[in-house]
Amino acid sequence: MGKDSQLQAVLGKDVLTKVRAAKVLLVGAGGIGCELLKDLVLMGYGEIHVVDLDTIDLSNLNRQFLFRHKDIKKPKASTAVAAVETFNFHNSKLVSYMANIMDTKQFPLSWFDQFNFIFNALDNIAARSYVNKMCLFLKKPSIESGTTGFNGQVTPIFPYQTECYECTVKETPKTYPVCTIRSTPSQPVHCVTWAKNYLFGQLFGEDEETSPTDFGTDNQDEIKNMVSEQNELKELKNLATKDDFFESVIDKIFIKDINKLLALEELWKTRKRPIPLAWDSSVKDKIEAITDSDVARGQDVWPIEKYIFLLMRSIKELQQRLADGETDLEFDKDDEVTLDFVVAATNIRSHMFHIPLKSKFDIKQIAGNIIPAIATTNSIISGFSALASLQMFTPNPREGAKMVYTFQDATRFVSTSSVVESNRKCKSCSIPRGVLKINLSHPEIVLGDVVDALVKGFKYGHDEIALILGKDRLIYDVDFDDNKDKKLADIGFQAGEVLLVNDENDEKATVELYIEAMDSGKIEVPNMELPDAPEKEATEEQEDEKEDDDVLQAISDDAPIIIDEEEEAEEASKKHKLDEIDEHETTTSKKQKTSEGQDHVLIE
Ligand SMILES: Nc1ncnc2c1ncn2[C@@H]1O[C@H](COP(=O)(O)OP(=O)(O)OP(=O)(O)O)[C@@H](O)[C@H]1O
Ligand SMILES: [Zn+2]
Repeated sequence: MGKDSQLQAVLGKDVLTKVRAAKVLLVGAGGIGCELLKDLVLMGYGEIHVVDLDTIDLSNLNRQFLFRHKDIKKPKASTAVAAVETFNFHNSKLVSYMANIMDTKQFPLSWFDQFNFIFNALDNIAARSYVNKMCLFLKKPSIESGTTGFNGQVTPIFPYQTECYECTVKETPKTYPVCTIRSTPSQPVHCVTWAKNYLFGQLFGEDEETSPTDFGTDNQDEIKNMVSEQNELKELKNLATKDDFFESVIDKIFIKDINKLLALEELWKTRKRPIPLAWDSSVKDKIEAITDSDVARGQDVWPIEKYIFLLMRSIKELQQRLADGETDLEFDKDDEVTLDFVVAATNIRSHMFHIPLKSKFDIKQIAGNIIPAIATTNSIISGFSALASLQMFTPNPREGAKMVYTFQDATRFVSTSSVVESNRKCKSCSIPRGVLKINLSHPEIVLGDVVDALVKGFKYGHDEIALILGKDRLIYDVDFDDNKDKKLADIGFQAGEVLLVNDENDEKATVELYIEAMDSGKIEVPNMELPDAPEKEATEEQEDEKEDDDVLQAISDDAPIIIDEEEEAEEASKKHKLDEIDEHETTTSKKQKTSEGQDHVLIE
């Protein structure tokens, strides 16, 4: 029996031949990436390139099964590739890169073009959006996957035909007003945010200041208090090398600052007043008696003295790092010492503000924005992603392509729906894209040449266009032609940048161009017909006004308005529950309806 015979029995000769000849890219060698790489190798993919920017952490080992303890600190991509070589029965060619997929020098658009399609196994919106955009430029299919706990999703994307990664709005991590964090915390997450983002940074990190306009309060006394607190913290930081630094921190942060807050009567009219830390000889005696083994079980919530002990121990260790020459320390959930500091500071503050204390285990999850990753979900989702890739070898891949979801609380754990059409309001796939080739080393090309080439190439019929380079830098429009005679390098043109071309007369659609360097000639505008500009739609404000008008109309029609109190209460409690979830879910997960009316979860 040939080594491919079983695969052939499953896939069929035709598909197997195509899989053997396929060259694919896998972005991310983490939880999903490791599983997926194993699947793709066992399916006999011809050539697989794996990109991951990270090295292996201890905390990866429970689910990233290609890695072992001895691999900690080694690059994920090459280690994963080396591990699957041991069962690379079909001799897939494997190439690894320890690099950021968004590095335009290492991975220009033309590099992405060598692949038949792309698998995303990433964990953040920025990288996913970037790969999505590269695929839109190249009209290259991709398979997007993600998991959050038991929930997972696989979405095949066919650019400009089906929903792209950005067709649906992603929730950004929840933020809190500075004044809540610094003056009036009421939930454990507020204290975690204060300890991690504010106190740790101010005492051990890079110097950073929040402008009073960003404090999020109009209370002048509170603003004054926060400014002076900021200045005093700088002074405290200068004491970080002194032996009594821990006592100074207790005295300033947990006693004096709280007394100052208590003096702001306004704040406590509707809130319970905090109580400064009791720091007397009886507390000190209790701390004296605590040993390292008393603070070893991170699953428990301990008496407050143990957190003071933990604060003292972590501060001493952080001081040692500074003494050893480290500067600008950073919080890392996997760095026990920085985690201990945050756990201790969080719970001492919670204690003073009458907020329930949390275990080290819970605080690590909140501080690290962690939703526990479940190996089984990763494995199932990777399996579906690998299966979805077989659809790419059918004569019409878009037809019959399915999104797959897993849910813990649904009646069926796995459900599917057909891929849906792209959202015509999507900021990414509602605009056409192309590649603008420029001889960037040509000594004579100026911006005016680019303008002329674009006007001619896209047949605007006028020269009133606006050019935006990169994210948001206007470099040319009818009222701003200062750059017209400037050399491209002086304006910041470089390979890998994106140029947005807008028709100021609103006749043709805005187009986004990827700048690619060429060695000869001057400028090559992509040979594409720009569609007409979409009809201008009512802005959101106008829509809101219209809605208000509709309501007024209903009221003036004397229609009886019936408010169902029960329904209102239910809505309010639902909202409350969602808010609670939000606080822990800083990875993005958002329920929404597909056009087929099926709930699905978008996962970062
Ligand atoms: N811009 C990027 N370029 C290349 N690889 C990336 C990029 N952004 C994220 N990754 C990789 O994607 C992978 C995602 O895997 P996963 O979701 O399991 O995260 P993790 O970092 O391994 O785990 P955790 O966050 O739970 O510690 C990671 O290995 C990460 O290094
Ligand atoms: Zn889109």
